[in-house]
Amino acid sequence: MTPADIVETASRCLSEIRQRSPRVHCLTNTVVQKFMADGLSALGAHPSMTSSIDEVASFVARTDIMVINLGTLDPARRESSGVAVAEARRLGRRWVLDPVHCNLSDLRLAFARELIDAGPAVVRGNHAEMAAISALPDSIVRVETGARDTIGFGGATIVVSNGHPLMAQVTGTGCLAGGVLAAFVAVEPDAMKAAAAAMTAIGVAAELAAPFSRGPGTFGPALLDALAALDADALQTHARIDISHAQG
Ligand SMILES: Nc1ncnc2c1ncn2[C@@H]1O[C@H](COP(=O)(O)OP(=O)(O)OP(=O)(O)O)[C@@H](O)[C@H]1O
Ligand SMILES: Cc1ncsc1CCO
Ligand SMILES: [Mg+2]
Repeated sequence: MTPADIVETASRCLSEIRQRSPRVHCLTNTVVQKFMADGLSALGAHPSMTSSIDEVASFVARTDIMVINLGTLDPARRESSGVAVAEARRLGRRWVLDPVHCNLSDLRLAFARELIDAGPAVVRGNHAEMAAISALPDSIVRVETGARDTIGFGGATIVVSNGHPLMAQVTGTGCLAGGVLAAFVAVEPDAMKAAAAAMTAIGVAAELAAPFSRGPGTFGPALLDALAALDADALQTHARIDISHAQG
């Protein structure tokens, strides 16, 4: 695997998402539902957001991929997440976990660990969240975001240096990154390549968006515009990717 492979994967995933419009079910927090849904739509995917326990299994059965985001976890969402994961497992569907704020609550960290035991394809979090999670089973791709995004799986590490500091000033860019990641996993069987490609895509989109914004308030909408306009040329020109393999 080379950086050029990741750029090629990102371009291919982008056109497949636009052609196939994969359904991405987001069992997510109440803070970023709109931003996440808008970002997925801008990308070309088809989001759905219900967390109702009576319906979540039906939604999972009719979507291509699911992301579970623990941002505003409450007893109802916890129960719905369990039902959703059980259905995803029954159907052999892949899903992504975003363990938001698991570093701030023992209860949430314990629940995140329960979900990890149920086998998400990818876990994405910021530095503090991934530090609380610590090691993951070998079968799960680990994505730690920040000024640089680090994607780890099976002794290989991919570092994506794209992105813009304004991303840290808009709530929910990480949650949206988790959603974008899920859309890429929906169209690319290799979850590590999909994850690296997705982080490159949102990072390059952010770099293209920044010159069109005056600060955090205008950066959010500019990021949506840039996700919709993103193309293979921009990925090729701006991607900054490094790959390393563990020795031995
Ligand atoms: N200083 C930075 N420079 C460049 N990109 C950044 C920077 N900080 C964050 N990002 C990018 O912003 C996105 C969100 O990452 P971050 O780690 O801030 O998520 P988060 O803390 O989970 O965010 P949130 O909880 O608000 O959704 C990622 O795509 C990451 O690459
Ligand atoms: C700020 C915040 N609080 C719960 S969820 C959320 C959105 C980003 O993580
Ligand atoms: Mg987050």
